[in-house]
Amino acid sequence: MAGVTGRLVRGWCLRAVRSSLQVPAQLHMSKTAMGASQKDFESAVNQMKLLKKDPGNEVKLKLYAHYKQATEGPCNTPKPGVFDLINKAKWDAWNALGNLPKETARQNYVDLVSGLSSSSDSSSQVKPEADRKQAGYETLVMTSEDGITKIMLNRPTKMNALTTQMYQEIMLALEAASKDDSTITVLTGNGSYFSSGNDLTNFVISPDELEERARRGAILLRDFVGCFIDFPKPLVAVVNGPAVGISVTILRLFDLVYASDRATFHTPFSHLGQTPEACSSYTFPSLMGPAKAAEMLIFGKKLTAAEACARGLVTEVFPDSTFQKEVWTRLKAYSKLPRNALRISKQMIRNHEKEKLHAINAEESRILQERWQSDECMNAIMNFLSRKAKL
Ligand SMILES: CCCCCC/C=C/C(=O)SCCNC(=O)CCNC(=O)[C@H](O)C(C)(C)COP(=O)(O)OP(=O)(O)OC[C@H]1O[C@@H](n2cnc3c(N)ncnc32)[C@H](O)[C@@H]1OP(=O)(O)O
Repeated sequence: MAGVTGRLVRGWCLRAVRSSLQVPAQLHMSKTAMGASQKDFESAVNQMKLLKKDPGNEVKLKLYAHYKQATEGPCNTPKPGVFDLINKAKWDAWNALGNLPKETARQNYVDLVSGLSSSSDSSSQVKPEADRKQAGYETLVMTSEDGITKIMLNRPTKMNALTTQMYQEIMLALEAASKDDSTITVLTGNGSYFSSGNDLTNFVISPDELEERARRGAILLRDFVGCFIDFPKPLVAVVNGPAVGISVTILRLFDLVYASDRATFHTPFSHLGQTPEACSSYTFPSLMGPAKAAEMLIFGKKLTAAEACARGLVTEVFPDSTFQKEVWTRLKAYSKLPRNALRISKQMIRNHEKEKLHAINAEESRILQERWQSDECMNAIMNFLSRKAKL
């Protein structure tokens, strides 16, 4: 019963996420091969000129940022001064797109405009050429080719720290990947980090919001981890660099973990006044024994890739210089194996402990909900934000 309720809650949550992102569900897969053409883009730019209803500042900033990224590439102009509020907001929005490829930005722009025109009441507006358009993600790059769907975390300037939006987009991307025709799904990071874990600015809130935000955070965490527990196809982590916090603990829910020898694995929960998540309070002791798990989860010992491999958290370590080439060659070969056999074998391995993992996930999320409201946690976050503390 608990499992069924959990699944219902997760299903509801995905619908809520979709509506909050204002993008139709069927459009959430962005395949590079099917991206918007230059003509689609120009038609979207023209369509914006016809829009009757002001879409509001937030949307206008997104449109501006994606337009600039699509036409000029990554932001490399000087940051405006703090008092130049409008230009600073525009610069921040553009800069936040990091190295998002021009094609993805173009696609995102087309999708945003299309979402605006379909929600507006103007029937006279020109329909975009591509009803086949794929919705974009703002914090991820999602591609699909050679039987492999790749979800790439894309906030390289912030070490791929996970914002609330990013957790939501990852859930949507996993949902899309679970239904597409690929054989294998891969999660990786853009830039030097795999991910620096939870974005600590998620905690920048006023004291009177704390209780409600902690409650919502716990639901988001439970649903996020639940998507990994239930993911039906082989799931591979390509750990391109250091991993911190939840980007380490979640790895035990993957089927293969390939790491560059530059990667490190760090779970500084106690330092942050927090406690383990992603089922690691159960999976880590069962994987490496309670003493080694305690060293990581209680005392925050940072492991090298070789150490993480020796403890069973990582499948194989590759030299950084050949990492991408070796890993993708391997994955392309695996992706040619019979799809259904892979899927069924995965489920046979994972199904034994699924219900248990959901129960542990719910309990860990409940405990974290309390922790996030503690002075220990708040002080640790304040220290990071005021740069008194770094890992
Ligand atoms: C729904 C909620 C679910 C929550 C689940 C619970 C999850 C728990 C965790 O994941 S705990 C782990 C949290 N992560 C951290 O504590 C890492 C904090 N970051 C650091 O210590 C350092 O940034 C670093 C060691 C990762 C990298 O150091 P360095 O190489 O010196 O780079 P910078 O510090 O200059 O980083 C560049 C830029 O990125 C910002 N940034 C990096 N990581 C985070 C982060 N986790 N949260 C917020 N911001 C981050 C950093 O502030 C810099 O930004 P700036 O250029 O100053 O604007």
